[in-house]
Amino acid sequence: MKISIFGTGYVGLVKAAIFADVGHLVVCVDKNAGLVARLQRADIPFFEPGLEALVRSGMDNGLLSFTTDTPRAVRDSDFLFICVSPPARGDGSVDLREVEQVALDIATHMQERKLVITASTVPVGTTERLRKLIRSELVIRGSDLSVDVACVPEFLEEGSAVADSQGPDNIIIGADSPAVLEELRRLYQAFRRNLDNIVTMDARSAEFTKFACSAMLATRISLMNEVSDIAEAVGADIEAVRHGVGSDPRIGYQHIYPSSDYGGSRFPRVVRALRDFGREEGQRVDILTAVQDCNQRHKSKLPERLIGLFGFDLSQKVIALWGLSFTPNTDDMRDAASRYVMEWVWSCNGTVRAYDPRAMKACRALYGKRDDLVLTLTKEHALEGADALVICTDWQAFHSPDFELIKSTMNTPLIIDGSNLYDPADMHRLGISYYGIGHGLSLIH
Ligand SMILES: NC(=O)c1ccc[n+]([C@@H]2O[C@H](COP(=O)([O-])OP(=O)(O)OC[C@H]3O[C@@H](n4cnc5c(N)ncnc54)[C@H](O)[C@@H]3O)[C@@H](O)[C@H]2O)c1
Ligand SMILES: O=c1ccn([C@@H]2O[C@H](COP(=O)(O)OP(=O)(O)O[C@H]3O[C@H](CO)[C@@H](O)[C@H](O)[C@H]3O)[C@@H](O)[C@H]2O)c(=O)[nH]1
Repeated sequence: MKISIFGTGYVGLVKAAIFADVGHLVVCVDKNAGLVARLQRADIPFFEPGLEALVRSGMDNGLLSFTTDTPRAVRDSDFLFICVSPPARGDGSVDLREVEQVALDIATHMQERKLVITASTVPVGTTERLRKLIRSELVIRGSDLSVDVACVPEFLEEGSAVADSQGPDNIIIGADSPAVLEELRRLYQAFRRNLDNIVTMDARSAEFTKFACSAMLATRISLMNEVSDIAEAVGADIEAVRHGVGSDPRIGYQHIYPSSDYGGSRFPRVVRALRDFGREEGQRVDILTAVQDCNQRHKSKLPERLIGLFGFDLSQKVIALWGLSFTPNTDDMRDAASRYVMEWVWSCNGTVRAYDPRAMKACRALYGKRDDLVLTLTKEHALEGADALVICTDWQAFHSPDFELIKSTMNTPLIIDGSNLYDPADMHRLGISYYGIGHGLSLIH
C-alpha cells in the first residue's frame, strides 16, 4: 500500500521504517529541509535501537524515501499519517497550527480520495476538526473529492520504539465508519500478532484513550515515588515492596519502578494537558493535579540528597554523573533527571563529570563547552576525583560496575542512585556509602 508520513521525528521515522519493512511503499515529508537532506543520506538524527538498519534497508529496497515535496507525497499515497509534534504554547495548551497546516497541505494537493490518519497526540475533537478543515478547503477549490480522517494514537516508548511498533501489544483505531476501520485493519495486517490486538472505537474516544493511558502510567509512577518516600521513612525496602506489589496480577510490574521523577517529553505534557481539558470542562481534576505536583516536587529528590551531604557550597566538589538521557536506550534529554542534578550542582559552583552511552552529543548541544562540565569517554573516567556518583538513568551498562575500581578512583566512595541499581546490603559490605530511592536505612555514612 502507498503511505506518506508527515513529520519524521521519533514517531514518524519509526512508523515509516516499520511500514516499509513489511513491504508498503512509504514517502516521508518534513518541513525541515536540513533534516530531510540528512535522512536522504540515511543519516539518522537521533538514536533508537534497530532504526538505522531498518531505514537503510527500506531505502535500499526502494520502499522508503524522504522529501520536502508535499504535492508529490500527497499525490503518491493513499494513507497519509500526520506525525508532527504540536508544540505547547506558553500557557501549556496544545498549539495545533502545524497539524492543521499538514491537513491544509493535503487538501490543497489531493487529486483523488485520501485517508488521513492522526498519529500525533491531539486534543479530543481534532480528528473531526481536521475532516471539516479539509472538506472546507476542498469546497473552496470547487472539488467534490471525498476524504476520511481517522485517529491511530501512538503508544511507542523511546528506547524500544522499533520493537514496540513491530510487535505492538495493541493498536487503537478510532474511525467513524466501518469501511475506514476495515481499511486500517488491512494496513496493519502485518502487525496483528493475534486477532485481538486491534481495538476499534470512534475517533474522539481514540484521541482520549491516549491521554488516559499516559495519565494512568504517570500516576502509577508518581504513586510509587510517593510510596518510596514513606518506605524510606518507615524503614521498608521499596525494591522488595515493588516485587511484592508487581506479583499481584491485578497490578503487574509495568511502570512501577521508583525513580526521582518521570521525565521525557511526553508524560509531563500529557498529564498537564489532560488536567487542563478537565478544568476547561468544569470537571474536578484532583488526582491529575496531585500527580503533576508530586512529580514536580520529586525532581529535587537527588539534589536534596547532595545538599544533605555537602550543603550548598560545592565549589570544591566534583560530582560524577552516570546517565544523561531521560530513559535508557535513547539520546533524548528532554526533561531528563540528569538536567536537574547538573543544573543544581552548577548553581552551587560544583563541577560535573558525566558519562552516558548515547547522549553525550545531545548534552554538549544543550550546554555547550563549559569548565564545570567534563564529558568523559567511559563511565570509569567520570569517577576520577569525584566526591559522589549520581546515577540518573537505568542503562544496562551501569548494572554491574567494578566496585573496587569505584572505591579506588573516587575521592569518597559514595553513590546516590536514582535508578535503584544496587543492593544496599552489598554496598555496605563493600564499604560504599549508598543512597537509593525508597531504601529504608540504606544511607550508610
Ligand atoms: N516520542 C514519543 O515517544 C511519542 C510517543 C507517542 C506519541 N507521540 C506523539 O507523536 C507526535 C510526534 O512526536 P515526535 O516525538 O515524533 O516529535 P518530534 O518533535 O521528534 O518530530 C516532529 C517532526 O515533525 C516535523 N514537522 C513539524 N511541522 C511539520 C509540518 N507542517 N510538515 C511536515 N513536518 C513537520 C518537525 O520538523 C519534526 O521533524 C507528538 O504529538 C507526540 O506527542 C510521541
Ligand atoms: O516504572 C517506571 C517507568 C518509567 N519511569 C520514568 O518515566 C519516564 C517515561 O518513561 P517511558 O515510559 O519509558 O518513556 P516514554 O518514551 O516517555 O513513553 C511513554 O510516553 C509515550 C508517549 O505518551 C507513550 O507512548 C508510552 O506508552 C509511555 O510509556 C522516564 O523518565 C522514566 O524514567 C519511571 O520512573 N518508572
